Amino acid sequence: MNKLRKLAKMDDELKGEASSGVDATEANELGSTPSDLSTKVREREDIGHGTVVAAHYNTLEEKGLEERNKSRILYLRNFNNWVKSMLIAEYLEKVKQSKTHGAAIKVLDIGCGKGGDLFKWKRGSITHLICADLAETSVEQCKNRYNDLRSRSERERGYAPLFSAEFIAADCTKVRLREHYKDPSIALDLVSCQFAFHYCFESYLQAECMLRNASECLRPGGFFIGTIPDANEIMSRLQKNGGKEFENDIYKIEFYDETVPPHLFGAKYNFHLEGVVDCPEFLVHFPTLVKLAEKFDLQLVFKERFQDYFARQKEEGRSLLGKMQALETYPPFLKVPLLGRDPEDYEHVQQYLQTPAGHRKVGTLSKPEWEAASLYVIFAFEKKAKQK
Ligand SMILES: C[S@@+](CC[C@H](N)C(=O)[O-])C[C@H]1O[C@@H](n2cnc3c(N)ncnc32)[C@H](O)[C@@H]1O
Repeated sequence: MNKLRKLAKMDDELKGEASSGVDATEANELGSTPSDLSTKVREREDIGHGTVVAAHYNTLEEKGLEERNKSRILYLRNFNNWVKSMLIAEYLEKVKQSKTHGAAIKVLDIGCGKGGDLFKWKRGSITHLICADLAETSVEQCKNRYNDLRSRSERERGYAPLFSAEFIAADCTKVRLREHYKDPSIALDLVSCQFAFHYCFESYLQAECMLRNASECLRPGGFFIGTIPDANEIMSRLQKNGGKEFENDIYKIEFYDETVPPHLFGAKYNFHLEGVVDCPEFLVHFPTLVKLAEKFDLQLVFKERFQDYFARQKEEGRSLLGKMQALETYPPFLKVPLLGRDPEDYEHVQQYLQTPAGHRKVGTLSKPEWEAASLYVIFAFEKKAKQK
């Protein structure tokens, strides 16, 4: 029986056991848990890697601009930020087109971190933002950043009020966010989960809770957008490299368990990205995500790898690429050192420059950075009206 049918069947079978309280660990071994498993299980915060992940993000230092500019992955970070900016702008535009001019736009940012996307929400002229993250310190920093942004906005000429905001420190894979909203009847237009959704694939139960959070208050016609590591690409690189780990100068992915094919949930690996991330993550089996999302009336409308998104959007996003310094200039301007360490890091650009179409200078990423960027995919789901 194919894996997804098996999953759906298990789901049905397990529903019957829900009231008897299936243990989350047990259920995860089965690869599935019931949709309405008792909240008792959800409240068992000690289960899983949330504490490890929270501790990691809580202790990440806020680096100053100077420090960040020296980072080996400066352009990769800026590039990822550009992808997010384009994606957010694109879906906010779709939202606006479906509403009357000037109507309120309400957004939920799941895994908001320190508020790296606050400015994007400001630029998109949204009305209200709910920020939720597991790491309390990050939520605090996000709140401070929001307050700074608000004070600055108030000092701006032609001042337009900044969106209102609320902040929730919670494990979005275990806690029903709606119960913590100021207005639990809120109708959201957009839910965004950037570089954070994959943490929920620790177990079926957590994935389900996350999707419920994403969908529950989203109005029909609203969108759920996100960026996650591409499980296919990870598995392909892993297999080419012997099945346990693979790495380059800036990242390393190391699996704990070499089971092939990996489990649908709990397929854990450690992701290390120079100076930014070093903690356990989980493969997102995309067909399972699509199937599970359907349960919450979310229908896949778009999925694309970062490099394809870039190829498609680079003309439209050209000026933003420049403003955000999302690409490194090659060959570099006089006295500007390259971030890559070896000449091989730029072999691909040198080849391009030698082609008839090649320019004298181009914007690029070093090979290790491209290899990291091309590990990710973008997705967008649309909320459908409930079938009667
Ligand atoms: C790589 S950071 C991304 C932050 C932000 N979205 C961005 O793009 O800048 C991942 C974030 O996911 C959060 N996270 C991880 N697991 C989570 C969970 N179970 N519930 C809520 N947030 C979680 C982390 O605390 C961290 O802030």
